[in-house]
Amino acid sequence: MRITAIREKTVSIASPIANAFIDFSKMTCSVVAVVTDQVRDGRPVVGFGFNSNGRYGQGSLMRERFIPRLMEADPATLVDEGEANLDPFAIWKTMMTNEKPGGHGERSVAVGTIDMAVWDAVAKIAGKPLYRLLADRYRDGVADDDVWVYAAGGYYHPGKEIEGLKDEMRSYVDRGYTVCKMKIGLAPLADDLKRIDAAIEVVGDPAHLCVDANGRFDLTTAVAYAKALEPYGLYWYEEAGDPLDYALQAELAQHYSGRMATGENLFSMQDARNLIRYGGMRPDRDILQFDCALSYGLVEYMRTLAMMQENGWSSRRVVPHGGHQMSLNIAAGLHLGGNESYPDVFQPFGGFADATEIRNSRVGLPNVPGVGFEAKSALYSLLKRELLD
Ligand SMILES: O=C([O-])CC(=O)C(=O)O
Ligand SMILES: [Mg+2]
Repeated sequence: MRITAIREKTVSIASPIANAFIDFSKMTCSVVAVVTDQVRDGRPVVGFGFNSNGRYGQGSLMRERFIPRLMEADPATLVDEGEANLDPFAIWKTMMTNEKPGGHGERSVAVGTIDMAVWDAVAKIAGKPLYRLLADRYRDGVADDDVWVYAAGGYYHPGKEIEGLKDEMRSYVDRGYTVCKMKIGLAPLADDLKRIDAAIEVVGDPAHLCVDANGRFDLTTAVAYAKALEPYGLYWYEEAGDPLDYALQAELAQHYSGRMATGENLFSMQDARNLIRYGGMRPDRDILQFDCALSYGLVEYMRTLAMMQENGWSSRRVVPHGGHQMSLNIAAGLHLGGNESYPDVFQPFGGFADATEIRNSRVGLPNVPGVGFEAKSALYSLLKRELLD
């Protein structure tokens, strides 16, 4: 058994939306295909991966380092003889040969994207949905039947006023989401409060609304928002300050008794551990948003989950960033607390299988081998067009 080729392309996911820190007018992402010599249904098994929005395509790192390391390795060293399958852990170790610790930069995105494609291939070779494979291997066969999801959007958009925000939130509620998320921090606090009031009118309850500052605030601003937000009783207050400023996050906890969420821009188990150690996050209420597609993939994610457990954190407190099917599989298979969903933005990468129904903010997973990309037609045609044809 061997990997016969690894292909990558950078594709555009540009759109006119903005959060408090960046706009997405030039946003790209990498798509990857790991082609194997295994044949299922008369065709070679191909695993697919892509990186989540917010970090650009990683082609050069893949071409220069990670793909050559895998293609130059003895194929026998990348296989799990016991499982008769590719071994994602050995593949990960080979990719990370001669990489120093720390300073994770964006190599974690390049590795995470290839890792997604490897797991897709592994589950396809095993003939199971990935969440089922994960539950069978790591959770005594017990998977969650469905996963809690919330609708993320509420971006700033040129010409989009309060009515536009309300229409967007209404469309999420109409589609079966109870909890929705909107951006804050690009407008002044007083204006953001008007936007928040408007969104609450539509979602019906402040406890159904999350707000996300995308790491924009200094401590003074983060605390000013905390004081203004606390009386609402929102669902959560996300990424107030710089993702690596653990002291800011810890200080914020002194001023905000509601739920805080952060972690989407922490790209390794070690960074996640620093958040747990020094960030003042509270295991009885706060939410961790690590995203495997940005942080060295599922192999590293399992280390992060183990680290959380050692530190008294339940895996149910993790709701990954990224709105992709990979994290949905991890959520169902490894018992996370839920997953982000992008019903409209970042298409065709955001959202789940075509036939997925959202009921009471919960979704099931398709019964197809792998991550389920083939059950999401717009995404699958893009992957085929860019990587196979
Ligand atoms: O706007 C972004 O960069 C995405 C984001 O923070 C989220 O989905 O939570
Ligand atoms: Mg966020």
